[in-house]
Amino acid sequence: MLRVGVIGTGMIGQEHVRRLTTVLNGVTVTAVADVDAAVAAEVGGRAGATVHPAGEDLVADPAVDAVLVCCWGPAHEQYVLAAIAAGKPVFCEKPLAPTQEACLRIVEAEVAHGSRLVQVGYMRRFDFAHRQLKLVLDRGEIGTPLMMHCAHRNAGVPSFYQKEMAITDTAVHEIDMVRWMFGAEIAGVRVLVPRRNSHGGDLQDPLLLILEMTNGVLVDVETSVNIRYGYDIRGEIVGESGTASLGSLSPVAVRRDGRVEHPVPADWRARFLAAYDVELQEWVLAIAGGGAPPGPSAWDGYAAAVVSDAGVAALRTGERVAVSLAERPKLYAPGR
Ligand SMILES: NC(=O)C1=CN([C@@H]2O[C@H](COP(=O)(O)OP(=O)(O)OC[C@H]3O[C@@H](n4cnc5c(N)ncnc54)[C@H](O)[C@@H]3O)[C@@H](O)[C@H]2O)C=CC1
Ligand SMILES: O=C1[C@@H](O)[C@H](O)[C@@H](O)[C@H](O)[C@H]1O
Repeated sequence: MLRVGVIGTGMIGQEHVRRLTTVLNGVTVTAVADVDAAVAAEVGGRAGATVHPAGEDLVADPAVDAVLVCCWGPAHEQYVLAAIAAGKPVFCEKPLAPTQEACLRIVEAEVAHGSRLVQVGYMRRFDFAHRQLKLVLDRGEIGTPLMMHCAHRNAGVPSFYQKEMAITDTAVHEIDMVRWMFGAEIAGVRVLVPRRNSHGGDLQDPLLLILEMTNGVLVDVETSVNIRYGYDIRGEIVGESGTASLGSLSPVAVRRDGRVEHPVPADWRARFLAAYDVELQEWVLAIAGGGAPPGPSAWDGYAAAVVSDAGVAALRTGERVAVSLAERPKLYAPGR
């Protein structure tokens, strides 16, 4: 039984504690921590877990074999570094850290440790629809890929959400997804700014990102974070001899009064419910078996941060911004 400690018991922390304690096999939650002591006590109490006053105490707890970091982004680095220092596997929610410099410090710490401990929570890689889409692409069913059209739509966002977050917090999922989908890096980024959605107040929303991939594929990503009708993730790949797209994910279609209705999920919890289950079950199995984390690495977290930093610069300047990655350490060589 893998004994996991969860740092950060907000929205996704609670979701992950629920799935670790009631859905997944071979795992138990033995400890939680959050700067909000009341929420930590409530979540820890429900899970029968020890509540630590600080994340560092949780990492040091001998009853914690592996750590889940689910707090807000600026605090990810300190806990991921603490877990690496303790030699404990750590699953960190996206983004790995808010800046590429912080991500690189994590990469360097893991390289110094000498084996992989870190996985980043880019769950599209575990989503059935995204995996099927990649299968179609990899089998050559639509020929050589030329372009991909993506949309990432949220019904709404909290009041602290800034326009840069459409890149660093929202489109960062597509940034990771297309690196995985096409097995190529992103070479340059542009950001186009359309007419503003008045439902977002002063927030510049939507945005249109153009990602140029090193294999020549061009990707456009619409971020609309005040779309109101629900949570909608779209993707269509245009190949030389066909197209392939994420299908409708609604399990039930209602036909009545001359209309067909497909319910739209309210938010990411419903849309990616099964993907998070698969993501964490595969992680638990690998870690409990003494293996390497089976998902996106600290290097992937770093690469996504470099692209999202370039996106923020492109938004600020209106120019194309080139992406330049550090040299990839051997620890993250493909196939390792
Ligand atoms: N993979 C995915 O689809 C999603 C990932 N996320 C990511 O998960 C992380 C958390 O997001 P939410 O749960 O939505 O935020 P939230 O605001 O609901 O929860 C964050 C929690 O972190 C706690 N916290 C803040 N600083 C802390 C510190 N220094 N030590 C310990 N706890 C601290 C807060 O008190 C709060 O309870 C973010 O990095 C976010 O980007 C969030 C939603 C979906
Ligand atoms: O990661 C997530 C949030 O943090 C982010 O704010 C949302 O835009 C994404 O859809 C969600 O998956």
